[in-house]
Amino acid sequence: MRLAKDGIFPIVKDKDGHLLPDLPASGFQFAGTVQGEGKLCGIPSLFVRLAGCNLQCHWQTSDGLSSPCDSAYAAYQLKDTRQVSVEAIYTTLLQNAGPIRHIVLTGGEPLLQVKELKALCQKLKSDYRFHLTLETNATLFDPELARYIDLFSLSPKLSSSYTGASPLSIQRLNPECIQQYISSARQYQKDFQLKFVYACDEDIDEIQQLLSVLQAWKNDDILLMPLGGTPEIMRRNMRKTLEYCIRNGWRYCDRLHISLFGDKAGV
Ligand SMILES: Nc1nc2[nH]cc(C(=O)O)c2c(=O)[nH]1
Ligand code: SF4
Ligand SMILES: [Mg+2]
Repeated sequence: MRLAKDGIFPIVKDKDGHLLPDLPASGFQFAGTVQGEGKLCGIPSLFVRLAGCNLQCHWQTSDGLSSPCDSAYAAYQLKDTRQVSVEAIYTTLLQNAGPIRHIVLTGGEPLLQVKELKALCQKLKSDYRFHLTLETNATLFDPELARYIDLFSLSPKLSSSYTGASPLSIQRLNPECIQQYISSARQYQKDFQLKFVYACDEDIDEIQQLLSVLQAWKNDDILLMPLGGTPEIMRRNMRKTLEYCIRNGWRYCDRLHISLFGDKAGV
């Protein structure tokens, strides 16, 4: 599996249980961080970050600033990625989990490596009762993978997320695919969240438009998160995000890891 430079994080041991030479980016002497976003915010977790993405997000903020994907090094400005076997990822997670039950599969877009991802999830769900969260942009769906996942964290990308000159061939916002996730969650008693990034007022109309064609969601499943790969950009967008949450009945979504650790990779 092709992993981003932060790969499996934060960890202190390798797959054989040997201590790593460097402390994790969290600065702690132990493995784990907390989920920084969404319904499980604050829950101790380990992350696996897959490399590569089928979208190339680059936002334009309401005050005219431009803001790239917060994990561009994992998505499209690929830097220091590495190939790690499913077996090695699995054993590394076991060596570092301790009391941690929550594993978050993120990227990039994890579904680009769906075959290996299914193999990893199958291992994690069979031997050891991990709770799995999948962070995805919801342009791709795989019914077999979906069976292994406990929380679908869907972050559909709105028009403001792409400022490139020519549109990519991929359908950036795919309501049919999003509905497949929601319907699968409903059918198999899984949870899901629709996590939107707020960058400008036009985003709100687009979210409402999308929600009007989706079925089987509740307001509690709709999260709005301020744009902000850095604490400064995030602070600028927080108040408007909060305002739109309260006025629409949606859930405010923090980026707790950015407040706790700053905009570092691997936390
Ligand atoms: N602590 C922590 N929480 C997160 N929630 C979503 C993350 C992501 O980058 O996908 C993330 C991350 O990178 N770190
Ligand atoms: S979909 Fe997510 S990971 Fe991919 S470029 Fe956009 S923000 Fe980055
Ligand atoms: Mg992120």
